Amino acid sequence: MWGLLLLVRIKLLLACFLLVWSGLSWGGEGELQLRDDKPVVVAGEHMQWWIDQNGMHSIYSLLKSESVSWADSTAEVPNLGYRMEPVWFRMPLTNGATETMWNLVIDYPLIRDLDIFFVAGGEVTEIFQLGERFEFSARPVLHRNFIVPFRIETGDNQIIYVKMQGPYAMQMPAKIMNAKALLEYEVVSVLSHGLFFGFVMVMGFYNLFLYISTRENTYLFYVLFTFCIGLFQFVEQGFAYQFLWPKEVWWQNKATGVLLHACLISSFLFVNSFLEMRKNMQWIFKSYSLLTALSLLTLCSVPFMDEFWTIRFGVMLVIPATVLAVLGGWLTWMKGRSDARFFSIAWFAFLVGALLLALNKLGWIPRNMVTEHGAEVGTVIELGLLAFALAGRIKIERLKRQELEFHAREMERTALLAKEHALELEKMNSEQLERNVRERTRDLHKALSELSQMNRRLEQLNQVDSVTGVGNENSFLVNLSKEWDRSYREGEVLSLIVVELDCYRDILADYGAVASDECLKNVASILERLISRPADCITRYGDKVFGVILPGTDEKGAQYIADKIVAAVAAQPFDFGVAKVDASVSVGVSAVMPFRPDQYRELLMSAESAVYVAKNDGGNRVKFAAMSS
Ligand SMILES: Nc1nc2c(ncn2[C@@H]2O[C@H](COP(=O)(O)OP(=O)(O)OP(=O)(O)O)[C@@H](O)[C@H]2O)c(=O)[nH]1
Repeated sequence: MWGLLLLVRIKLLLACFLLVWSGLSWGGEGELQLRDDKPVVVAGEHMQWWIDQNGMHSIYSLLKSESVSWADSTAEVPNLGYRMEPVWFRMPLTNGATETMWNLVIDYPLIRDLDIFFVAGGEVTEIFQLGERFEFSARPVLHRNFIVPFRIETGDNQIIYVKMQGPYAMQMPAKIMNAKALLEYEVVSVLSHGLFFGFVMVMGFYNLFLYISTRENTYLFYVLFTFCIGLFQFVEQGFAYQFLWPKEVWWQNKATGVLLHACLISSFLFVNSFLEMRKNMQWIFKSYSLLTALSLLTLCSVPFMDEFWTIRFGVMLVIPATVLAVLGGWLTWMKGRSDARFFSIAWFAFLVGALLLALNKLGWIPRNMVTEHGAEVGTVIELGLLAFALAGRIKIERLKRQELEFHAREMERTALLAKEHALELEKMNSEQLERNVRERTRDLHKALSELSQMNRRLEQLNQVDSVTGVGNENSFLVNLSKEWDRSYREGEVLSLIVVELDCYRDILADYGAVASDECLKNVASILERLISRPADCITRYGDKVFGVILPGTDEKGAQYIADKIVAAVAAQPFDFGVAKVDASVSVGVSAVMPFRPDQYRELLMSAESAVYVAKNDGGNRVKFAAMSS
């Protein structure tokens, strides 16, 4: 398949070359005859040329010289390639027409030094000094090509001498035509050029907008390349000097070389970006980079180097660079990238056009329509096909991106599911944890409440006498201190009754601890029965001693109660089954209006001293001890 395609290409190439060489067989036809029926005469067929090796001759020395050996032109356009020496052309002409105003048209805008001499009867009759060494406005006709109108009477003879020098190829595409023919020729020429530059502009701007919307660098490089090559052709065809910089003589002489190298550098950027050469084809990348570096170097030396060399280097570099682009495209295509097909064909078309132009300018093949405008046709085909290739590439990129996006979405979905799963697990764990914490907290609260209940019970136990159930010694002292301070603050009277069981030792000795305890319980219950105010406090604070705190009760009241206690105990013998014992108590009473805080012990000592007296007096009685304040 590929072999067949290659064969087709080779055949196409051969066909092109046959077409190119078909214009070779122009023989010298001697003197040029102007005729009414032939408004356009191609002058090349009637020309002779001579190279002034030393550059010493002027038109006058040339006319006198016998030694100059003129060579007949063998082509429609005499083509001597690149040379630095001046080249002279001459053509004898006879006017056999009635028309006397004719135009010498040199269809080649790039001539730096162009001197035209009209000679009649061995005398110079008219001189025109033209070329890019002068501003555009210096031309006799303001046209991109060199046009010189001249008068020749019917039947007259003249010889036109043309001296040409400069950095460009030495070619003389001269024609002689009358005004009508010139107008017709111009219409066709401008239309074809307009179509070409219109196409280049459309491709350039269209792809520039595509770049702005896609931000794809390859588009940018394509646009750069398109504008470089468009501008290069604009200069080549003489439009740039006419419309863009008609006064810039220096720049006009440099522009061809500069733009040639700019085309090469921008083509490198575009080809590298499109084929990703650096990644895929190292050796092509390196070779292309070398050519580009040489081009850059030449470009940098433009201000110091003669245009002749800048252009020659450019022509020599463009051909291998284009071959590399074709090769790179073809290899990429072979590797399976379908968009590289248009790319390699496009560059091949350009290569053919550029080769024809380069060989034409080097003087290796004749200059004719095909070799002169092949590059423009190649450029049109190339730019069109490259736009196709770019579209294909963008399509492939878009498909790749869509595929990647799909994968990314899939991965995102999987990640989302995994995250949801993890969140569920986390939720389950936290719920379990919360449950555990709640359970533990409940257990803790339960334990704490049990603990506080136990503490309360312990406290109670600590305050209660285990035998009688009334308050114990702790509770007695705490309450006495508390009531003392409260009575002191409120200015109330406080009474204390101390009750001692008289026969406690005897009962313990005779009947044992159980009996003595029962006896104490009996006294306690009598006390509880007789003393009933809420603020009263009954305690057992010694083995056989009870203390009764009576807040807000005066001496009389306390005495009254004490008497009732003594009487009640005496009136109720203690019966514990096997025996009946008459029990009695000694009671000491003391009452006071507390005069300073923290002195409750004095009240206690006072009451106890009264008990002591009551006991010494035989017991079963009440004694009062007044407390000194
Ligand atoms: N602190 C206290 N004092 C009492 C109690 N019973 C009698 N008294 C004192 O003894 C005084 C004479 O008592 P009662 O004859 O029974 O007269 P009372 O005013 O009815 O006494 P209460 O029954 O306590 O209201 C009272 O004014 C009190 O000072 C008692 O239970 N506690």
